[in-house]
Amino acid sequence: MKQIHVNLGKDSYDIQIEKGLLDHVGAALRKVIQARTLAVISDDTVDGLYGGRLERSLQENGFTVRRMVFPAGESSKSLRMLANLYQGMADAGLTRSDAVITFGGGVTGDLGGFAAATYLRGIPFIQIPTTIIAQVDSSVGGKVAVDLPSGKNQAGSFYQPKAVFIDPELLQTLPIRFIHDGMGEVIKYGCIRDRSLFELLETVDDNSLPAYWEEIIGRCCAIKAAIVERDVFDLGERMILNFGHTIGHAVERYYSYGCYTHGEGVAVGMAMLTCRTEAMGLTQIGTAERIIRLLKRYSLPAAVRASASDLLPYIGHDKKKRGSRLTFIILKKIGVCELLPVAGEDIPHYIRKREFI
Ligand SMILES: NC(=O)c1ccc[n+]([C@@H]2O[C@H](COP(=O)([O-])OP(=O)(O)OC[C@H]3O[C@@H](n4cnc5c(N)ncnc54)[C@H](O)[C@@H]3O)[C@@H](O)[C@H]2O)c1
Ligand SMILES: O=C(O)C(=O)C[C@@H](O)[C@H](O)[C@H](O)COP(=O)(O)O
Ligand SMILES: [Zn+2]
Repeated sequence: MKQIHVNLGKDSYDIQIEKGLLDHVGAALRKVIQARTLAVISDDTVDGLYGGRLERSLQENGFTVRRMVFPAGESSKSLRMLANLYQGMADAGLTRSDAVITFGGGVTGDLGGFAAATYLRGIPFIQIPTTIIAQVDSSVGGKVAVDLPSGKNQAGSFYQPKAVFIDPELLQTLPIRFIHDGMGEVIKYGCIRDRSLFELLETVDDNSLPAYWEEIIGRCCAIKAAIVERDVFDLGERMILNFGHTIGHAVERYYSYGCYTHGEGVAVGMAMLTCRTEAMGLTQIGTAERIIRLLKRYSLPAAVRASASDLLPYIGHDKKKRGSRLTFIILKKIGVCELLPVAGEDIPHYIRKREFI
């Protein structure tokens, strides 16, 4: 069992990582909150696989459980689904002394977390992430949101969970595409802050990965917790967690969330931008090639058919924009990144398609 504390004053919480945790998570939760009724929000896949087991563990510890289920997929991270959840929470008679559990991937955590942040102006919530993306990234740090037609995560909030309970055994049922999807974010952590994690990923493969889940999840969560503690509201350092995301979010949105997953978009974004910054002399030679090789190892894309001008309209909605200026996160070398504010007229230079490798 591994525990990581996220120190945010009165909003502090623990991340618990433990194989088999699902079956005794009710007891662990009792130590954190005194709620009576719990709204457990999941998509239909996760509810079908694990909803009964979670409900049993919660009931055994005296909680009344209301399961709220929505269709799996990014298209559910919407205002329409948010309204459905509000209705369900009202029907369940949830009060501020009750709580929400987001049980699923990043879509569930972002959507359900935003519902918890805003229902009755905020009721407590707990993250039980079930995908790699959610276990290494989205369940920590309190970014909750839904997508708008203009782009990803455009209506949201910063709202910290009361606890994060991670059971790596749940990854056993995750389809291979979403294993790879999650590796997109894991590779991001290696790129921005952890060269030795990047090097580890260069030696591991699909077959040996499961043996490393606890280590990988623990390292990513520790990196994210430390960054969030220093910059919870994304005003400076936290922006580095967005490496690859400016282009990645545009790719997801350009293809209407139906073609590339989040991790795949981020993979394309990391590769495309690093090729450009390397060509501009801002990044150590050979870095882009090394990233692309690692992406391929986990069957992740490094390019898309969409042209730079296809993607540019969606880049205009990036949250790292201030006026016309956009801050890119660029790599100096593997494990070392920096913020690079770019004037509006220069942004297209960073979005050009790859001209080498
Ligand atoms: N808030 C943040 O800091 C943050 C960070 C990273 C990503 N995100 C967001 O997270 C979302 C992507 O997350 P995701 O990749 O987890 O997507 P997801 O929640 O859609 O899950 C991916 C798929 O895996 C299925 N699934 C989940 N757990 C499973 C399990 N244990 N076994 C079998 N199937 C399972 C789901 O039903 C779904 O079909 C995006 O919307 C992205 O913007 C947010
Ligand atoms: O927690 C953060 O900060 C991140 O940027 C993590 C990202 O992996 C995640 O995709 C996040 O949701 C992106 O946020 P956004 O502010 O670019 O919408
Ligand atoms: Zn992300």
